[in-house]
Amino acid sequence: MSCRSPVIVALDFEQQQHALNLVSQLDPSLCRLKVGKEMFTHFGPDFVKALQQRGFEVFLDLKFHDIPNTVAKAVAAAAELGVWMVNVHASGGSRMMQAAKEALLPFGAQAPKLIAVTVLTSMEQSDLTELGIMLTPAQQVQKLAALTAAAGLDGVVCSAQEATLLKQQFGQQFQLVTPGIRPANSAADDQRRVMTPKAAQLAGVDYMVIGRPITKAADPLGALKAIVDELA
Ligand SMILES: O=c1ccn([C@@H]2O[C@H](COP(=O)(O)O)[C@@H](O)[C@H]2O)c(=O)[nH]1
Repeated sequence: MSCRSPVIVALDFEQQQHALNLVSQLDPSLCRLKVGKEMFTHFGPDFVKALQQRGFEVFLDLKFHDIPNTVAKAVAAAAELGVWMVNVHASGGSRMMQAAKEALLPFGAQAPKLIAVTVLTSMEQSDLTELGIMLTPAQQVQKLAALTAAAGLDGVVCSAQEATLLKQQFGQQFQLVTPGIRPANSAADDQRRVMTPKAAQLAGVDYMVIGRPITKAADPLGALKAIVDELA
């Protein structure tokens, strides 16, 4: 049975056992799990399989950004691994995103959702200016989301602050996956474009990626349940 919760818990641990200790406290009906660059580089596909064997759907957050052929092959490898969602960087361009989408066609209904990262939630105006991008974060997100939608991907990674705008522009079917979610009174850490879970839900977000507010909590299951209950 597919998970109905919008919460995706980000597993960012140096030690596999620490991650698995946390996962053993969680419930696949309450959340999905995200494996990113740190844990995949340390522990590889076997770690993803270990999570799947425990009943969790996995978002493989490797943010592929390379030439079209390489990204297409990497996305197909993720599909073979049976992940629920995989992502690329929208700034890799339309041809790269189209190649990624085409690589998933042979997987039919079993293909993972394919989404594209727009502007990292850790970035603010000054970070874009430094890169020579003279648009606001919301404008740059909109621009990259338009390329993503035209390439036929399922949606984007953005901040919840852009959700209302993107749903208006690209419709309800275009999926919004938002890190930078912080319950009230949580530390923002290195995130810059943040929003609370409830505000994100009201803005139309489909999936909320939440790491440290859950994984570093004294009671991770309690922290997850409090968020899920607030969203019910
Ligand atoms: O724009 C982005 C894209 C990905 N992330 C990832 O999400 C989690 C967030 O973790 P927190 O502990 O809740 O900050 C992390 O794995 C990032 O790599 C992101 O934050 N922003």
